[in-house]
Amino acid sequence: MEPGPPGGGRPHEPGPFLSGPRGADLAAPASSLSVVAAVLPAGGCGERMGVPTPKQFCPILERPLISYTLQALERVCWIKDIVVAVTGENIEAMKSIIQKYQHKRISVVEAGMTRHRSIFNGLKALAEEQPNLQLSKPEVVIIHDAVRPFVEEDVLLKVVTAAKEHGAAGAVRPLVSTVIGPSADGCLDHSLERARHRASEMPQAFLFDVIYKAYQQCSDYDLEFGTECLQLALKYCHTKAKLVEGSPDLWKVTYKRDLYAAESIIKERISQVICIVMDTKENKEHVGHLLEEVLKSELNHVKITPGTLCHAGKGLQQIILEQCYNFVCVNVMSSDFQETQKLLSLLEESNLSILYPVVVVSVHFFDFKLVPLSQKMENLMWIREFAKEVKKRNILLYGLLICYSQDEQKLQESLRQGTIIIAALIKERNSGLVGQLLVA
Ligand SMILES: Nc1ccn([C@@H]2O[C@H](COP(=O)(O)OP(=O)(O)OP(=O)(O)O)[C@@H](O)[C@H]2O)c(=O)n1
Ligand SMILES: O=P(O)(O)OC[C@@H](O)[C@@H](O)[C@@H](O)CO
Repeated sequence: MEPGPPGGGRPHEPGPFLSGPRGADLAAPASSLSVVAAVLPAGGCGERMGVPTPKQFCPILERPLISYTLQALERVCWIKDIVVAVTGENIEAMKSIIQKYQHKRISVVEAGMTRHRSIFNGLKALAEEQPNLQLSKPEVVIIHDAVRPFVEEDVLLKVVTAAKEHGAAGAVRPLVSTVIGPSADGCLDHSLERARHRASEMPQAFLFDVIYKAYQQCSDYDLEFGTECLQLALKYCHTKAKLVEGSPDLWKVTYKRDLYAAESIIKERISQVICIVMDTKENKEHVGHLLEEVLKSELNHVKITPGTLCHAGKGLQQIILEQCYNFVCVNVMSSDFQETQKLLSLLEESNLSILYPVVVVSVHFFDFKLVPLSQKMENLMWIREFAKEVKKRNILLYGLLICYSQDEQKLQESLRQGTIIIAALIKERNSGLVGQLLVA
């Protein structure tokens, strides 16, 4: 078993699970002073995904799927330790992911030949004294598939709270298809009444002693062919799990279509806030403010927040801390890219783009009656080299030229077109377009 990343330092011990910063709105019951750990089985080969890379390591926005699941669990401050079970050949890759994405509280164990065996290996790591790894036996253990990235604190708290009372608990969802039982000759033997049955999902939670005892007493057949931890608790510890209604997002990435769906969900979630950066406070009439108004009216489902680069970007640093991944930088200075360059420096100094690609749209207004388009384009060609450079830091830099016109209607049309282009760049995050100059 490997500790978390060297120098990764352990965050302050989250200690017993109380309502943490994120859990503030999920006040845990006063009696729920428990040490909670999580085991993530991640030792599969992803055969149904149909690609050489095991699906837990398949990239979403150039980041492995498992990193999103780790991030989801790390956000829950009352989970003290997270144990990931990966195959021996993937332990180094797993450690690199932990290091690169700065995951904390993660320990890695070797997976088994089946999911149950991988889970059992994770439980053993928690049960045995590992003084050098600071792993301690928890009162409650969460079991969650590493390929279910969309797990929120509320359902984790529900299953843990229910496990403390019942000994075991698991998230369930309504069945989408009816379950049928085939006869030996391949015909319908019976069907289950769909409304009276549920699909068993993850996360699940158990009193540690219950599930550990179940695995210790488990038959080889169950370890080899079983798929349901709740059933082990029932069969070997006579513990009836409490079933907790889960959200639709608890689904497991199994087929390639699930990766596409996961990427779309992630893109949608990180596109909800756009920061428009311009240093035109003293000039309310500046066309940049008109662009801000059009962005607000055309993208009314998105929060448009103003940012300014003056005062060393103090306001921007706060916005960066609040996890905004989309910046529209209106360049008003005479030298074409002064603001964009300042913004990119700020972003490069932050760790914002470690987890998600950050979009920067460098906006330039120009009046082709005053400046020939060819000359303007020539002035802006530096963006290609700059974009190549910042792409290494997971920053996607695009250029947008908006035609300025004294004619109010023409200007509004250009601004609307510019808004459509900005929305598309943010939504798609297409790395193939970085460094390009688009014209509205
Ligand atoms: N020997 C195994 C097999 C599976 N798993 C993990 O159990 C979770 C759910 O299993 P599943 O979706 O079946 O994953 P795979 O077995 O990889 O998929 P497939 O059945 O398509 O090969 C996954 O995170 C998978 O990595 C595991 O830890 N050890
Ligand atoms: O059977 P799979 O390995 O695809 O999935 C494992 C579990 O996620 C699955 O069995 C759930 O129903 C929860 O037990």
